[in-house]
Amino acid sequence: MNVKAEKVQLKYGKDFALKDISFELSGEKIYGLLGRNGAGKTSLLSILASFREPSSGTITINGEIPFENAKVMQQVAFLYNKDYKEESDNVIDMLEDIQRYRPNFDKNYAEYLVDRFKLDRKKPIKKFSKGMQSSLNVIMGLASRAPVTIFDEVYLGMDAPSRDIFYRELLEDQGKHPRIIILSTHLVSEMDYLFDEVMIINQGTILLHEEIDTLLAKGATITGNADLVNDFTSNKKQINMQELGTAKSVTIYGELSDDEREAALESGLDLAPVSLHELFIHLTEEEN
Ligand SMILES: Nc1ncnc2c1ncn2[C@@H]1O[C@H](COP(=O)(O)OP(=O)(O)OP(=O)(O)O)[C@@H](O)[C@H]1O
Repeated sequence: MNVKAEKVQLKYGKDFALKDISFELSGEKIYGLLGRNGAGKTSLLSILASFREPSSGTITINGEIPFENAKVMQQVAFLYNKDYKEESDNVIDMLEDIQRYRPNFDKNYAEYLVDRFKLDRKKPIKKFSKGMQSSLNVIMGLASRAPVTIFDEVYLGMDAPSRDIFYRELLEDQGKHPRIIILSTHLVSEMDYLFDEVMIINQGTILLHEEIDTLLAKGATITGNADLVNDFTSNKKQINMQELGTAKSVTIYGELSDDEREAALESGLDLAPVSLHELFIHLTEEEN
């Protein structure tokens, strides 16, 4: 499977929600889509899911434009915070319905997940709590086994144990049935271990798209004597700084060679890794 965006723009009236988005997702991996409020995540995902057409540029899935293309859309599952307040069907009716248009849907797996999340099979979905409705979205997304599965902040309202079940089942099922999974989230520190690749979107543009290991290797926090830290970081991209009396701590983003690391340690500086959460905060902060 392959998902490709080329120079995608999306306008709401005169305002650009997406300015110039290009990327390629190839390979059955879990992709984390991170961005601050209003960055454009839902706008981008709703184009991928054919809910909208871009104002300009193209999105293709396996080389085909998904918009109003039934064959492609069968391959894409988009789960988001749907409003179920009118939904009088129960879980079982709902799952039977989905089976009709999801060719890879696994009914037994869906039933297993209903038990795992302890959902009432008879209650109308409109009477479910917000977290239960989110669990239902997770069940539909996982059991559909669509080659492109998109979860747009689908965990909203789910308590910590339920989110943990989601993450465990996601990893286990992805291991058995690999597909392209896109997770948009604000819960960066809680979900970072799930991602193979990360895309950060900021103000309608892609700030970065990297494999998680490459991305994390680019961040480092250098702490020590302020003058030494200044010397070491002066030619680097600095994304955060803290003064600690005569000491200083600077977070940088960029390649550090082995020689540079060695030199830093030899001069008494301390080098610490940076979490995805910190990188996300400082990189999007700086851009603003
Ligand atoms: N239906 C709409 N009409 C007009 N503007 C919209 C509409 N939907 C979104 N926008 C604007 O487009 C921009 C991107 O919004 P979008 O919902 O894609 O962001 P997001 O990254 O999903 O945000 P959040 O994390 O808060 O859900 C924002 O400036 C938002 O105000």
